[in-house]
Amino acid sequence: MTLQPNTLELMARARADLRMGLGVVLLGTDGSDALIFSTESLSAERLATARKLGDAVIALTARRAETLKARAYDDDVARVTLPSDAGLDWVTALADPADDLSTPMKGPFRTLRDGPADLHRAAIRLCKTARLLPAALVVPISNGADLARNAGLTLLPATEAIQLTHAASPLNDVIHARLPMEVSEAGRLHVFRPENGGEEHYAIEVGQPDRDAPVLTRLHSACFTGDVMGSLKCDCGPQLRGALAQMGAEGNGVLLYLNQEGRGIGLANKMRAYSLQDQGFDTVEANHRLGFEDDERDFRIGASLLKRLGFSQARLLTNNPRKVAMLDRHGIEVIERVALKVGRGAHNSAYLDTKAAKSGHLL
Ligand SMILES: Nc1nc2c(ncn2[C@@H]2O[C@H](COP(=O)(O)OP(=O)(O)OP(=O)(O)O)[C@@H](O)[C@H]2O)c(=O)[nH]1
Ligand SMILES: [Zn+2]
Repeated sequence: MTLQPNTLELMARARADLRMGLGVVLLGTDGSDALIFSTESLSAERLATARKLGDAVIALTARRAETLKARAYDDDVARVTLPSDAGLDWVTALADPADDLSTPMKGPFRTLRDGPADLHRAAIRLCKTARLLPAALVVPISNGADLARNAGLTLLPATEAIQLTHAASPLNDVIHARLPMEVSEAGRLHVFRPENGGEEHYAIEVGQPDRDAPVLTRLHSACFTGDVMGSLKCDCGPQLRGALAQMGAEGNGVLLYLNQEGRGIGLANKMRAYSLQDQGFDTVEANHRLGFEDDERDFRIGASLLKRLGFSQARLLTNNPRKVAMLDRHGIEVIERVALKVGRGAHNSAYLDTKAAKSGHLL
């Protein structure tokens, strides 16, 4: 029936549910289903209720498990069993590294070795796409469809859902209008909305770039702290303004502003990473302790936006070779990499050095 939501639409609903602390039911392939919650929005009451339904485990990424010295038997995923006396504080501390140093959790942790981890992997993936910590309470249940119906919970077919979280979402050009800017009065801002209900992304055209020539392009990831607040911890603000200034000086260019705050982990998680950096960890270590990879962004979006705007070749303003490779792989020929080295200072030099040493950025 066309009025019924499809899996993509249900996933947008599931992300909102998880953020609100509601459970989501995942349908497995072999009759084994699961009730899942984000650990960070879970309440003590729901934890207690959920535990009565089955043998709950906490699904963590192998990155987080490594910090806890818990064994991950499923490559990228660890399934930690809950001791009988574990309450919400225990669950929270397992997932959130905020107090790792001041009050380290006492192991050893028991992790599951047998049985499939697909639903656990799907649960973590959903938490990530909801910009929550990558950790979920997973309770195996046998009749997920009934539970979802009775409790009014969102029901998702897990295999299809996980495939969809990895698929590139089509982007629709919702509106574009003139935007006179300091660097050029001939500006135009486009708002693109992904069909999967994810964050909108913006493209700012400076001047009237020729579609048949390589366009000066900046693929910029949102950084509220650097772009808006003038944070000295990174180089984003100066890079944003430097790229726009160069486009203004050359008379044209395209700035793609991708809403992938914190290299794709969201502002709350980035601030968690900053808090860990205050405890002495570098930008990459902080992401790993939280359970994330160093970079969770999807640069296919940049290629897709450029193609939608009618461009096939770019001169890319970046120090990140991954951006060049991803554009090339997804149909945009990068004719030239244009270095963008601005804004190095006392507060961000260690950060920039870490990106060069560990993430392949060019100094
Ligand atoms: N997780 C995390 N994200 C950060 C940190 N500092 C800055 N960011 C984010 O990192 C991203 C930086 O984006 P970009 O400047 O486009 O990318 P880049 O990989 O540095 O590459 P170029 O600037 O093009 O050379 C933004 O999304 C910031 O919010 C940090 O310490 N941790
Ligand atoms: Zn920044």
